[in-house]
Amino acid sequence: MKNKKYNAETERLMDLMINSIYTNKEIFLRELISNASDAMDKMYYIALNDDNVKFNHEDYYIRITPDKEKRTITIEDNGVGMTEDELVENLGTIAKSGSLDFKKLNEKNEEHEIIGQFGVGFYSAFMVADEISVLTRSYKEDEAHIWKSKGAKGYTIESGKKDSHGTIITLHLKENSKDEDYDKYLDEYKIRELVSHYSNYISYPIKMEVEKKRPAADSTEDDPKFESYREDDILNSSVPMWRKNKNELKEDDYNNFFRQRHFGFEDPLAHIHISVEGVISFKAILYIPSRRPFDFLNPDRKGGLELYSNGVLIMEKCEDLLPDYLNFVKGVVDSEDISLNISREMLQKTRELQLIKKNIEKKILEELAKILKNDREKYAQFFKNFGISLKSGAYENYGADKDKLKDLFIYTTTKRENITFNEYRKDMAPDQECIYYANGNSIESVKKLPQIKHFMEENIEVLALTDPIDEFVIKMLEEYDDKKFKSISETDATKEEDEKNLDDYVKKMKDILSGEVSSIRENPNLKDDAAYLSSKGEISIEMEKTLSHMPNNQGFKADKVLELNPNHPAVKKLKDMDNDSEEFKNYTELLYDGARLMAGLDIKDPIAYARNVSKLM
Ligand SMILES: Nc1ncnc2c1ncn2[C@@H]1O[C@H](COP(=O)(O)OP(=O)(O)OP(=O)(O)O)[C@@H](O)[C@H]1O
Repeated sequence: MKNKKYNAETERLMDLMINSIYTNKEIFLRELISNASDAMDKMYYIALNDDNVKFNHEDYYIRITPDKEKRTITIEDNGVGMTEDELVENLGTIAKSGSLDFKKLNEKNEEHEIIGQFGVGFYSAFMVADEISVLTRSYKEDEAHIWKSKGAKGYTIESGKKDSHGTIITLHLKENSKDEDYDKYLDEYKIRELVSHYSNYISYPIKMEVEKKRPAADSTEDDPKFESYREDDILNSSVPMWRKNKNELKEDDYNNFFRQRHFGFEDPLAHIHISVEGVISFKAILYIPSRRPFDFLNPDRKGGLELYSNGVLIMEKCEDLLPDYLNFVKGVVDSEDISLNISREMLQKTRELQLIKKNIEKKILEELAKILKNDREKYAQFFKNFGISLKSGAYENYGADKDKLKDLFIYTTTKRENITFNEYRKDMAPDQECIYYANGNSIESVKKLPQIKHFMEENIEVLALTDPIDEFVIKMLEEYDDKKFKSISETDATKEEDEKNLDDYVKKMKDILSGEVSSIRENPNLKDDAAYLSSKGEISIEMEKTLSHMPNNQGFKADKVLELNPNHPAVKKLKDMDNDSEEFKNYTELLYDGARLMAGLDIKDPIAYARNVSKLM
């Protein structure tokens, strides 16, 4: 037996490795399975150039065997195995990846992708084991070797016996402590869970012998009896859906995959299957869900896509693959071209990642445009759920993405439902100067706005903005196809009365309401109501309301204009009153408070308002 010590640096490095690189102990199984898969892939590459080596994919497998009594778990493969020199090279030297060297020497091939590259994954097993032994026989020789180590101090190598090439790695689990239960890794269900979570798409079967029950030979309907027997189960699915050809897959396959991956309970609204080869290669299956997740509006909700590299799960929720405004999209992305960090728990934010993200964004927006064009009802369902995300996309980052999103918005108008800006614009009368919009909680409340009647009579279509974010988006867009957006509640500065020409009664009202409104004017377009509040300038009344609910509310106020209907009896009466009387003051305040209420704003003194109304009655 040969005793070998790691040198001092290696010893320290190993300690760092075992205790600091990984945040999650359970990834040890992923690492050992990936090594086993690499060892079998190597056989494939070798067979390409060596006629003496035959490779038949069906003959290769990985076997996991837990032993509860001995407290060991073994991972076996029938891959290339290692010679004594290779054992020293690969397992005796940290950060030496035999797999990376191998990959450099051999050409890439679509179906066989070697995973290892850093030369550290193997040592992650020391997070759960205090002793590891590796029995291995290289395909090149008949002799087998046993490598054993208890961690940082060193390792031994001795000869062993093994009938065929391959490697059997046995982990002697650490003693349970009050912080960690290592026995769980011996549990059938835990092993199943870990394999299906991290290594489901390894292209070789991962087998485990499990206990099953079947009716016994002497079992009858009246006296059912069962006997136990042991049989191999395959724990992984082998071929990832996204590697299959689109033509082989049916709608049902995509829907089943959506449910299997726990993306949602109901069938998704749409799926997108992407396969890109080029500067960067990746495959993806993405879904637009048909429902909002229950925590959709929770600001701490983590979206993101599942990220695989060569079929091994790297991240469950990778947010860097989607722009924020698409973070409702679910699905998986698999790429061999992404730069992983050493623990495979994180990604380097590289150009490759940016390229995948851009590509995914483009594909999703194209799919949405397609649904919008071909199936308006389906799109309306999507927009009801996730329109708010697209809207925030147009608004955030100083409107950087607004142009790619503006044609995906749909609105209800005073004339029709679910129309795009483009459709509104096309149907505008040639002399209509602006695209008009109005705010309200619903289309019904928009239709009740005092100034809407005028637009209805003139047959001018008005967009109903019913989401608080809508007006912010419209302000960000400013215009669509050369036509400015304009609120029907925005006072036209040019039409505003010159201060000097104001009637005396209006001047007096301005004094009474000083600090509340910046101007008062008569507006004959108001049909049924006596008074109405509009605004001028950047901040509308709707925005004032929305901003007042924000956590960092800085007290933004709209510049308010009180519009009076000169044909309304109440205004006529006010005109005839003595401007200096108490009654005139009361009437003015009543009209103003009424206008505030109609605009959905609070009034300062509800008690005084109610008393005033009662007095009048
Ligand atoms: N089951 C195995 N069969 C044959 N060789 C193996 C096996 N497991 C490990 N090796 C060899 O040991 C080397 C080191 O393995 P280790 O898991 O530490 O790193 P890696 O897989 O190369 O890289 P990474 O850290 O990225 O996983 C591998 O590159 C490979 O050459």
